[in-house]
Amino acid sequence: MVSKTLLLDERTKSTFEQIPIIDFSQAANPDPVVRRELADLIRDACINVGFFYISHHGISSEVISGALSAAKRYFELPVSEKLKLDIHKSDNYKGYTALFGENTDVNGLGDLHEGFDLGWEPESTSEKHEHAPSVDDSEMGGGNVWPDLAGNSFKDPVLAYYHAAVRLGRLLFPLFALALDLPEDFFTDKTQNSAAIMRLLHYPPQSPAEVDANGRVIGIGAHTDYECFTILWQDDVGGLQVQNADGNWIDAVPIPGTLVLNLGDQFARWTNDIFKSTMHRAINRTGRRRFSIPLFFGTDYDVLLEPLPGCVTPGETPKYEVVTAGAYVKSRLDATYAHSADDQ
Ligand SMILES: O=C(O)CCC(=O)C(=O)O
Ligand SMILES: [Fe+2]
Repeated sequence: MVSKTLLLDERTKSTFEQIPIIDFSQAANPDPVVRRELADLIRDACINVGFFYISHHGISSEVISGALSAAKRYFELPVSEKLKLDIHKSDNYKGYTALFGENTDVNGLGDLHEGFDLGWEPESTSEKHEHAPSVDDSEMGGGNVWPDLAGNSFKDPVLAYYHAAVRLGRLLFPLFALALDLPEDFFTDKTQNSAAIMRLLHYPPQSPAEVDANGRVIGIGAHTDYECFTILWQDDVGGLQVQNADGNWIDAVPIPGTLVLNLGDQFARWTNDIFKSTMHRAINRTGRRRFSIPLFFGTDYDVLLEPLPGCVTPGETPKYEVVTAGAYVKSRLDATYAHSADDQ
């Protein structure tokens, strides 16, 4: 076991030029030594980069392509149809976000993507899941909304991917705990109804006319994510960029068969920034439509985001005020959608 002070000693300025690839084929290996080795790789990536690719993630290509084609069919609907599920009509941020409906970078003028947001619900056909995250009892509670596309031809494949990604996410919390030199079950009681919000995203190709002189309209403006970590599937188009501490944008090029994992602000808060919640953005200048599917994992919304003991030097003032996970996520979502709230 690595000592707590080592974590503090490892605090780095993240001047990475590359995003590591971590093989997850052994993520559920019963041998603790094998899990420890994987956790060490994760720890390194979290301290130095805040992003890594996951290879051998275990989600089948059929499940991924099912969700992708459902997303494509949905985004082809007329805008008036999609706006029936306008996210602004929802009090828990579920449903459709139109082009420019979000403004993730406060200095931006609106993001050049459209999206569809959903949270936990059981698969329609489903076997019973031993763990059923739900946000129903939180201020962001309430169920999903679904478009009227032939039968469940949208909902079923989308939920199939959602559940596969949630299963992967649940394997990750114990590995992150190990990476932080905590007991593997450290997050278990904090993730009983954990937030798992998924988005289907469509980035139309960006024409020069859509970029104002200061680049204030891009696919998704520079931002950090709000939860503990995000699992992102991206297609082969490219456009995701990650900022290092020198301010350089590093391309997170699509690597077939991988998912991208990035940390969000909840982990930065738990660790007083030893784990990095790294700024990123997406710009689609390829001339092709780009699709991606992020899934944001957080703790239960009533959990206080307090710095972990090993992450603050005695006498050091923690960087962040202690808030609940739910209050933090809601404040960030309110800010993101505020600029379009009056348009509807
Ligand atoms: O589409 C992408 O590659 C990134 C999406 C993203 O950063 C987000 O939704 O928070
Ligand atoms: Fe993001």
